[in-house]
Amino acid sequence: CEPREPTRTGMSKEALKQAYIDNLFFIQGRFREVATPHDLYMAAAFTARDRLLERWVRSAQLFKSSHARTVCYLSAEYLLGPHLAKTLINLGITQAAREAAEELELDFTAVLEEEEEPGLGNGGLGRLAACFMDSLATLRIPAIGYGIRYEFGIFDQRIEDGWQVEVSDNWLRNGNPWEIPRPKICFPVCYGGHTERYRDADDQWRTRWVPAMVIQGMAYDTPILGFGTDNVNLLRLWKSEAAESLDFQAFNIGDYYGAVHAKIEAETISKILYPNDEPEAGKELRLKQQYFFVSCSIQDMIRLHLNTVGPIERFDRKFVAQLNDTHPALAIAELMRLLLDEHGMDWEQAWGITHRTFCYTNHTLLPEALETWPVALLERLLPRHLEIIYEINQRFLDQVRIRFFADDARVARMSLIGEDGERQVRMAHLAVVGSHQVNGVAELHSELVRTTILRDFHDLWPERFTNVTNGVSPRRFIMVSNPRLGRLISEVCGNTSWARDLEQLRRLEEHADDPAFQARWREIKSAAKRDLADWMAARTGVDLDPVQLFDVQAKRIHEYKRQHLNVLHIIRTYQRIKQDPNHDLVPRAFIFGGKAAPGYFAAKLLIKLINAVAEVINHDPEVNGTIRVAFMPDFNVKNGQRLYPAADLSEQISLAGKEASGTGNMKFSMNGALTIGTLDGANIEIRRAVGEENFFLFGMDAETVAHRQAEGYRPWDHYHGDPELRADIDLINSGLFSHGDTSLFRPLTDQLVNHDPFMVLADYRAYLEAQEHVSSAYRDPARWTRMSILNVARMGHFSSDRAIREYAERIWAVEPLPVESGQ
Ligand SMILES: CCc1ccc([C@H](C)CC(=O)N[C@@H]2O[C@H](CO)[C@@H](O)[C@H](O)[C@H]2O)cc1
Repeated sequence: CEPREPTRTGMSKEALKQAYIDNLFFIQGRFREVATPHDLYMAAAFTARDRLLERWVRSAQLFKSSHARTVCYLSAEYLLGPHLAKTLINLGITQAAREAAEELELDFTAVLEEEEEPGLGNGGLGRLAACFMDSLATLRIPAIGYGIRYEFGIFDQRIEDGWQVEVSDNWLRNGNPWEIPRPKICFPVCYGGHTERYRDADDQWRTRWVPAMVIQGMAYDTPILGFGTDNVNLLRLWKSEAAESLDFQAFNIGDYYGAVHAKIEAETISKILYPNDEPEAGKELRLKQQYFFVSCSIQDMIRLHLNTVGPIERFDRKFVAQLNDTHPALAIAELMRLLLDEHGMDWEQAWGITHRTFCYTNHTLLPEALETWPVALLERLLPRHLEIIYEINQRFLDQVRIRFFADDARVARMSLIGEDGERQVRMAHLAVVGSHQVNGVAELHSELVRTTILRDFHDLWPERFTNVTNGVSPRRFIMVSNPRLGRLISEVCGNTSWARDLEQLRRLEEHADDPAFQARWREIKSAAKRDLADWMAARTGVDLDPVQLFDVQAKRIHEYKRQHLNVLHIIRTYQRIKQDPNHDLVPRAFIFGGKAAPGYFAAKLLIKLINAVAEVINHDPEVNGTIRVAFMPDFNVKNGQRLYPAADLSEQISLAGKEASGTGNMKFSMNGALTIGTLDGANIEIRRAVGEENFFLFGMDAETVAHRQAEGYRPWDHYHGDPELRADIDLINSGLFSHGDTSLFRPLTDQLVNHDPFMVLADYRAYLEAQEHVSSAYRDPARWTRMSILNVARMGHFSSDRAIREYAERIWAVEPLPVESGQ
């Protein structure tokens, strides 16, 4: 007789049903009648998890036995998003699960909605790390993602009276079925104290670090399954805890606070994610966090190496480590410390291994985002690392002095230590000197990295600099977030292999002018717009009409991303309606989403301005619904998945030269939105791929921006020279959007008219003209739909699989290691 499918790992509808009932009973201790929505979700999560673990164990066995060269991705952020739907997609059992749920009379969508997303990141950098982990597993490349298991992730955003209100994100309150605690994988992490020199057994001078405080880091493992493969990689996140969780002596003498003081202090380190996507100077806890996960990760890599291949001298053959921006750059000094002080290596050998191990990715050009740490703080917190950084610097500057003879200015510019004002360690310089490859995240950005912030280093080591343009996971951002579109593409391609070979999207081109296909295409977009409109109505009370052009700008709120330029267009449109209510206008819904760093006042005022403008326009009878303005609260991965499929127009309007790449631009375009944008970041490459005629370009390019800024930019000339622009700014100052308070938005408008560092006024006119082109294109559904289909068809290049393939071939020199399919 047919061998009975194992319940715990069977992939059929029947096996899933049985496993679900078992898990509801044996894990949640519930039977159906009394189960809460959370119980129903947890039972589903554990059912999916079991199938993950089965593959994970087989992957781990193969990786261990084959001593596979492994990529370690070091990132302070991972914006993973909800696991369940994605895991079902990657297991290929979404349909079976949906049918099982039906037969169990479970509301499948409600179960998925129940999941709390792990918001362990701020924005682009954190989400990129998550997409890369998905692609590493899908491409069957052995990899470990190392990071921090923040107890509190990025805050939940509420909008109250138009203002952002931050609510702490206690995402672990109901437990996390997707992680496995590893109490036995624990490492000491030291801080403070001093160093001392001593002679070792072979009479060699050595240094030992005598720390003032030792805590420990404990591993929590989350399996990361690839799509259409049994390869499962590891995401290992560290939680900080006290070496001793209770000081009994203190307890005995009744000092109860003292008894738990060490515990509280230790746990604070991995307590919360810093909610800024631009650094805040000298935050000691931030430095402690960075060193904490770096030290645990490097110690773990050495343990894994010595447990499998060894010897330590071959460490860089086993591991290649990618530094996700400078946040983990201390890893360079930490590996040197362990190789010198604990493995008794000499400097040259240790440096060789370190340099061949690390690679560094830069994600931002904004000067204020290039991390530096006060020498005084490092001296106090990490005295041994400061010594090592000094030694690295000395040997490095010796090279510079020889290569660039008598060029002291260059030496000062390149030094790891900034001497102007308070002495600072320049983390980007440490990252470049300690890495054998350095890359930017889009062609323009990598070019600007080479010619501006790291120009001197490029002069010295041109061979070290390269580019890998970002990508996004088509599994999450098409199949999970837009299943209707996913199904249509599978129909055209005959199966789902396009999801791991995205160039297959090209096959949509031949249907671009087919009226029947166009009609289905438009229906898919309208359905997504209806879903979003329902959600927005429930959350914000704003009624969006799917007939309207959904014009969406969703990303962190930041002046260089120019949400205020978008607002000026909305106000211009409003003024035109007020001046001529019969003005023939394409109905639009202007939809915003994005969090502001809590300490970033201008960004928070921008959110208030958007909501204030919405309030007036949405309630103005003369507008009568032609246009609507709405702010989606709590823009995160889950809510992003509602927005990307529903957008007609994607706003990518940053000042050229400021947005390193952008990844939202790729997600919108992959879901059929057309882009209005500047020649910035990956917009340039998207426009090249989809065709200039299918992209609404406007504004200055990076060169013109640099030129205009060099010659002295005078924003007030635009204010005085353009009556419509002046009228729009004056309307903000009139108090119309602030119940007559003419001062509320002054900080924004004064900044625009007097400084305008991101040249909003300079690009205003060109932006308005481009928006006219958008409206006229939208009036012709056949033309618009054709452009939309061609946009999706030509987005294959922007899969994170392509980006990871480039890293693997050009930077990491690592090969795939397929895990045989268990089925
Ligand atoms: C220390 C605080 C902090 C936190 C995060 C960051 C990140 C580098 C900011 C970030 O997310 N950068 C974005 O990275 C994306 C992925 O490469 C790019 O697509 C975006 O253009 C870039 O802004 C800087 C400083």
